[in-house]
Amino acid sequence: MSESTVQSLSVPHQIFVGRWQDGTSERTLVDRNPFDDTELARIRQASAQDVDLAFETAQAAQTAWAALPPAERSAVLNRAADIIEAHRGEIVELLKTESGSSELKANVEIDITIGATREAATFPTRVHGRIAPSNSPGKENRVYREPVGVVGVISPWNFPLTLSQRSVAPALALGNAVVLKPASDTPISGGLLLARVFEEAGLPAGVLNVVPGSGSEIGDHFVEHPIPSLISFTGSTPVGQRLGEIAIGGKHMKRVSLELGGNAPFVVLADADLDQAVPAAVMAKFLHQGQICMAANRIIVAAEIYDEFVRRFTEHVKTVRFGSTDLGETIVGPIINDEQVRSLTEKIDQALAEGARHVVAGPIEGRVVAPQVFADVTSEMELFREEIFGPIVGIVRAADEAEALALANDTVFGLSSSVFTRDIERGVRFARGIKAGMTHINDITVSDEAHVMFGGEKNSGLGRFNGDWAIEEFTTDHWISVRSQPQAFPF
Ligand SMILES: NC(=O)C1=CN([C@@H]2O[C@H](COP(=O)(O)OP(=O)(O)OC[C@H]3O[C@@H](n4cnc5c(N)ncnc54)[C@H](OP(=O)(O)O)[C@@H]3O)[C@@H](O)[C@H]2O)C=CC1
Ligand SMILES: O=C(O)c1ccc(O)c(O)c1
Repeated sequence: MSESTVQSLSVPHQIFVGRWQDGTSERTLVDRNPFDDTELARIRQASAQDVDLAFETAQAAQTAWAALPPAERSAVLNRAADIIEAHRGEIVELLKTESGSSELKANVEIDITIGATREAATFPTRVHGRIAPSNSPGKENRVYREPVGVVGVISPWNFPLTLSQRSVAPALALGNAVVLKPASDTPISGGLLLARVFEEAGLPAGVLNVVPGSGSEIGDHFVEHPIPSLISFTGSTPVGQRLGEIAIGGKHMKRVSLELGGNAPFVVLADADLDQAVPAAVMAKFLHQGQICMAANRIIVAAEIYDEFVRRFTEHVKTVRFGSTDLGETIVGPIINDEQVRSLTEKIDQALAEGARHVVAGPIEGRVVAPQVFADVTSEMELFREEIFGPIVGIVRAADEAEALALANDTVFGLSSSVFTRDIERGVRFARGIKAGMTHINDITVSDEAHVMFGGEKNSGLGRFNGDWAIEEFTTDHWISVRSQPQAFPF
């Protein structure tokens, strides 16, 4: 059996259903480095039968796991965080080779992942029921907050470790069992690595199961399965909407938590400090080559400072290093796959056809798309309306603050956003006018703190992650009334 060496962790290239074993799909997943197609692993994928076994295994393990003292569940989560920290170097290398992450992004991802794991470790003792009085004499109302049972997690390839762990860790901490399907572009960093980390951390067998497999082959079966009570999905809006239809309209209704696409406005008001706004815009756009749902997708700048901003922004973008992430100074690494590269070259062609001014036109070599900047972008252009998910950005002129807000809200998405101004209260007023889940004043659109809510409005999804919001998401209430005295019934 082949395996990846994350030092002593040695991650087998197999599915993990109570134990390491080969999947039974006809398909073998060839896991490759997106920069140069170097083969990283060959993994027999999970079949629908493997998905059944995974959910049955999780269901069988969940009751005993939930019954453990909270301190024991916390200890497993904290040991998992310790193990991730202890293997930081190897995991950075894995994120670089499997997902095209830069050194910077890989370390940011590991920091966020460890933060989410340690936050989840506090959850077992933060779950509280309620006792409510009753209007019926001799009766007491108790509300117990319980694990939902078995949680299905489906995650994407851009922050594969974080976007699996921010569902898996809370679900486990709160007494649930989990079946995780990682993205096919990142089966190890998005799933098998976590199976190995939690195995090493002492999580009882069967509580976490990982089934790498094609969304097109096992996705529907996974979502419509009778055992999971909740599907926690992070990915594109079209897939999330279809998943929601199946989860709600299928034979076995279940909760869904959907973290979907974004079209984040990065707004620069006339009184903004450009020494801050310019570098922030560059990072919010080009970190992980823009493959972040929170990435700045449109830069909206007050007319008074538009030309100055364009000049300084393009000057700064030209210093951004792109290429192989083997080089520590690289910020823009390879795009994850050929399909995404095609989507990006089409967006560049469309922007040119629609009359946008191409002020930074970097080379495209293999899957490395150098930063591209367009000026004079209008709200009718595709670059304004669609999620880009790549190192391309349009800069839009706003006549005044009112137009800037209207432009910011002119989208079907509502995930993250930023506004730059020297007047904080003006920034708060503006932020409260933005129809989004998250707005950052004088900061980048890419932000995630494990104890603060995370989530979107409109077509960016349903539900919230992190902190108390995750406790709500991964548990459910059960009202149990207790009658201690006999009563007379009217008939
Ligand atoms: N809101 C957020 O936090 C995030 C949103 N995204 C969004 O996701 C997109 C990029 O990620 P990407 O992975 O390509 O998104 P996809 O939606 O294509 O895939 C996300 C996950 O869903 C799986 N999947 C695909 N089809 C189905 C199906 N029919 N049923 C069940 N699961 C399925 C994929 O499996 P497989 O890999 O096998 O196809 C993958 O594991 C971008 O549009 C971005 O906006 C990305 C990251 C975070
Ligand atoms: O959706 C994303 O791309 C994304 C990336 C990193 C995070 O920490 C996160 O919460 C979401």
